[in-house]
Amino acid sequence: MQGHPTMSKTATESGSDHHNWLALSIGNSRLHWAWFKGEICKQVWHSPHLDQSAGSKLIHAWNRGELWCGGIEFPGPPEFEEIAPNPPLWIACVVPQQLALWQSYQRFNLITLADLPLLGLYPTLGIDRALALVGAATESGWPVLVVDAGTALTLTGADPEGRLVGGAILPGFGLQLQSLSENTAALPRVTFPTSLPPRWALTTAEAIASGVIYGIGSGVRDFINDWKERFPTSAVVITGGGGEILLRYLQESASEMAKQAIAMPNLIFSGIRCIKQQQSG
Ligand SMILES: Nc1ncnc2c1ncn2[C@@H]1O[C@H](COP(=O)(O)OP(=O)(O)OP(=O)(O)O)[C@@H](O)[C@H]1O
Ligand SMILES: CC(C)(CO)[C@@H](O)C(=O)NCCC(=O)O
Ligand SMILES: [K+]
Repeated sequence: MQGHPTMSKTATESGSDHHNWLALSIGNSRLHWAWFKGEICKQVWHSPHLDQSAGSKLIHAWNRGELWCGGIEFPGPPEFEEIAPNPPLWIACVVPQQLALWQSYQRFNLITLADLPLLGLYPTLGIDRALALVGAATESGWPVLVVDAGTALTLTGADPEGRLVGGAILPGFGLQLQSLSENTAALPRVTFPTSLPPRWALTTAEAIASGVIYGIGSGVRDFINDWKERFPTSAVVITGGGGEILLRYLQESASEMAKQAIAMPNLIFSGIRCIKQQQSG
């Protein structure tokens, strides 16, 4: 899949605050960034986790308000010169070891479950899942089900009152492919297919792709069916790097369900923007 498209443009130019700020979602595989001007998301990009030394150099530079990059090889967005130095940084993190680094930035705001307008949360729920719910509800209202096909694939649903109903966590596409190649002698590392493989495959690579895609796909379909029985009016929102292939599976095998599903590639940033607005008054 190509880079993630920029987020759906639901924000308006009406906000008086056109200042730069950054949203950072610290995921298990990598960092997900969004650059905002006021309510407008200008750009979304992804970068590897920073190691301790590169990270602290970068934060020092930012704290001095000097250089955006501080001489670090930082895979920022193409137009990063336009971002004012020292931007406020709003962080959602599911990797505790990565947090200390970013907490040393002066203009750092950590988003926690307590900040979210959701009921019935359990204490260890991932903030990325909770923010995705907030983002999805901002766009589609309650009730809502979010399917996030990231490193882990998660399903997270909330009822008409914005109360968490619950969800499920399973290994995502990449993790399933990786675990097969790493734990067997004969199975190769297959690159992620861009189109659906034949279900009844006659090569090893396609057999692996088939197992993973149809396996994950049919599981997700079953969860969505169950959800729709409980909450017939609910929106179903699909996000994450594996969202595109998942949607392709649904289009082929459950076209009615696919028509009702909404793809929102950068859902978490809608959630972060919503919380920032709420906290900035
Ligand atoms: N070009 C691609 N780059 C990265 N991941 C891809 C790509 N195409 C498909 N994927 C799939 O998308 C998933 C990654 O999704 P996403 O970008 O949402 O999360 P991530 O960055 O890997 O994880 P996290 O957010 O947990 O750090 C992987 O399982 C991978 O198989
Ligand atoms: C499931 C992941 C890894 C998905 O990124 C993250 O949301 C997380 O670490 N969650 C904590 C466990 C939970 O959500 O119940
Ligand atoms: K762990």
